[in-house]
Amino acid sequence: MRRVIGLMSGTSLDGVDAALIETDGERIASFGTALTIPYDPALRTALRGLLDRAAHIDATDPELLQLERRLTDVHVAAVAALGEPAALIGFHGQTILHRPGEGRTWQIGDAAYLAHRTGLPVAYDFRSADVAAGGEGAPLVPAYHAALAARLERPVAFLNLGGVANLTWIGPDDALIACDTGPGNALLDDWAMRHTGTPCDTDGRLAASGRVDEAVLTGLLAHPFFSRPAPKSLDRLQFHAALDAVSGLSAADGAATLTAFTAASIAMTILAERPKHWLVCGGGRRNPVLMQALRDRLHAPVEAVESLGWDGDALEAQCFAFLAVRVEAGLPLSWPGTTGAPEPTPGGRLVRPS
Ligand SMILES: Nc1ncnc2c1ncn2[C@@H]1O[C@H](COP(=O)(O)OP(=O)(O)OP(=O)(O)O)[C@@H](O)[C@H]1O
Ligand SMILES: CC(=O)N[C@H]1[C@@H]2OC[C@@H](O2)[C@@H](O)[C@@H]1O[C@H](C)C(=O)O
Repeated sequence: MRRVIGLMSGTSLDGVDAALIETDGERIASFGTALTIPYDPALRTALRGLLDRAAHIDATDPELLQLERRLTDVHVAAVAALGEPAALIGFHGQTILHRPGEGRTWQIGDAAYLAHRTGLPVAYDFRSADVAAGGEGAPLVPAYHAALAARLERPVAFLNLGGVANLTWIGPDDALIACDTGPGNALLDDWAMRHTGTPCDTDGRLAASGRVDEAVLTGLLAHPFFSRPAPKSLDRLQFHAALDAVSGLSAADGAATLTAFTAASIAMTILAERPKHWLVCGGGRRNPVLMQALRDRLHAPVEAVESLGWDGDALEAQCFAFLAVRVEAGLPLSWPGTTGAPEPTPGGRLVRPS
């Protein structure tokens, strides 16, 4: 068992999550400290701008290189703030582009600089090998979900409500099915910012005061992504047109409709057998309107992962600690059922401090 730090910065562009676990890449022996270092507003804005330009730049873009250093400094700060002795770091980086159909997925961050600053080996570039093999490159968290669920009744589903939502279904014989399901909070965050100037619909208050526009919702759900079977993955900006579809609605009705859109697209996901339990992580589990919409549509208990003693904010960071050990050991990070890779596929790269 090794003490490993995982670092994840998600699609919401809210900051870097850091967490330590003790693991051998198969089992989890213990959970250590976890924390988040928020991006300062200027970095968040700059990264947001980069997302819009990512398809048109390359890795030598001067603004990109400057941002990559600033971003990595936040990760260095996260490792320092954690203050946990560790043997290895799993560094996801910030996704700025994800187009697996074009063979491209791009997570920025300077792994060699992180290794140099922390004095620790760093596993990084977790998604490229899967995309190169013909997989979706995401989600990669199913390996970690399966380790967490070792003793749970099956089928069980994990649901991550981040900027994008993704689920892992674990069947009776440990079969894994996974995919991004559609929007998580990203559209609702943009809507809330536009109408109330707040970065999210805090506690679902805006949505709670509105009504779902069923016609608009039906139109949104007609997108071909939702009838495609898993595996499938998404870029953050892929459903941005949904904001146009709700633009004629009031602030409250738009929020209610976007919240229903997230829940309904999750419920539409085709699974082999209905899960007995849904375990929810990611910031969206704090939105009671979204959680109730899920309960209304999923016909099974839907609970935050805290009900099993886990930390729903730290889970993705922990995952990249777990995957770092698998990178080092050359173990698969993805399977045909999780990303569509033709076979169990190892991935990631390792850099040692210079
Ligand atoms: N009290 C709350 N009420 C409503 N929404 C909330 C609340 N707290 C957090 N959120 C939502 O959670 C989001 C952050 O979630 P999280 O940190 O899981 O995203 P992420 O890790 O960036 O995304 P991803 O998993 O897609 O990479 C916020 O943008 C917000 O929408
Ligand atoms: C390309 C990319 O960075 N995807 C993220 C994002 O955030 C949630 C969802 O979209 C998921 O596909 C993935 O992250 C998780 C940790 C994963 O790979 O499992």
